Amino acid sequence: MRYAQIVIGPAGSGKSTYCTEMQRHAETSRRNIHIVNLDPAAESFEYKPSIDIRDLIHVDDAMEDEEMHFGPNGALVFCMEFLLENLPWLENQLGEDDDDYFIFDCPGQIELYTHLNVMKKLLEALELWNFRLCAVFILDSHFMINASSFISASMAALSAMTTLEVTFISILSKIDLLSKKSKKQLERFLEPDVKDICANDTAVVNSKWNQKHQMLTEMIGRVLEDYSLIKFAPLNITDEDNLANILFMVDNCMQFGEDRDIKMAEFDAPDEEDEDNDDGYEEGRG
Ligand SMILES: Nc1nc2c(ncn2[C@@H]2O[C@H](COP(=O)(O)OP(=O)(O)OP(=O)(O)O)[C@@H](O)[C@H]2O)c(=O)[nH]1
Repeated sequence: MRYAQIVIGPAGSGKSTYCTEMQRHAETSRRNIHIVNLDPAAESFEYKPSIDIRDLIHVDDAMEDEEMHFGPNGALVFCMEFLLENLPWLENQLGEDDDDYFIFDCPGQIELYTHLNVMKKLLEALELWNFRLCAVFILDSHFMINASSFISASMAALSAMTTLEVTFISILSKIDLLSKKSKKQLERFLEPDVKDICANDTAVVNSKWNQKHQMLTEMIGRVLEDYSLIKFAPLNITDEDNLANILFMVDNCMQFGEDRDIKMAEFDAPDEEDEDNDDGYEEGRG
């Protein structure tokens, strides 16, 4: 098997920073993680990508096409569709080494994850190429300021989760930038009593929307809670333990390393009894 984190989320939420920090953190424990830049409009990032979509197509190529008249968003979707039409290019770039671990840094256009099927098709191709996947949905914690924004963020994450249909983890970024007061406020959304928030939180209950659709808000809360659909993990990039926990969580979701253990067991030295028996190893496997 091979493994890939698919890092998605709105523009500016901290996707590239997450990739950089994860790669750096992994290096400290002598793990090699390759990064794939999948953003054809990326201007700069701190990591050195092993694979870069801009070697195939750049968003400017699409925007400068005189026949197509694309704006920035249309051009970006065109580039992603172009990638789908050129999957052998990506397959070739990814190679075929067992146990390789990639992080895909994806574009910030949220429609790619909520209702277009480009990313879904890309993930299907990766699965065909023997990848185990985990989508890592990154949201800026500064937008999680009250119960209403918590419900919106949960719905956005839920939408991406149901569209992509792969194992899914939601992360709140930029925790290091929050004030003490904001950190305290955020706590209730990390282990949320969603039903209670939807039914009783003043920001929700007093909103104009809620005055008309209170039942709907309560039902959304019930669905989110009863099915444990969305839980946000905080990410503080200045805290190595926090980075380690997140990597551990994502690895667990993909069952990273499971195959490696099995392989090592296969090559264990035969015990003395087996050494006397020429066929012992084959029998053991059979
Ligand atoms: N202090 C701090 N800054 C962060 C963190 N994450 C992102 N930033 C900053 O926020 C800005 C945007 O971060 P990026 O990592 O480029 O965000 P992105 O999601 O890749 O953005 P797009 O590629 O435009 O979608 C940059 O200036 C980062 O340095 C974080 O956890 N802590």
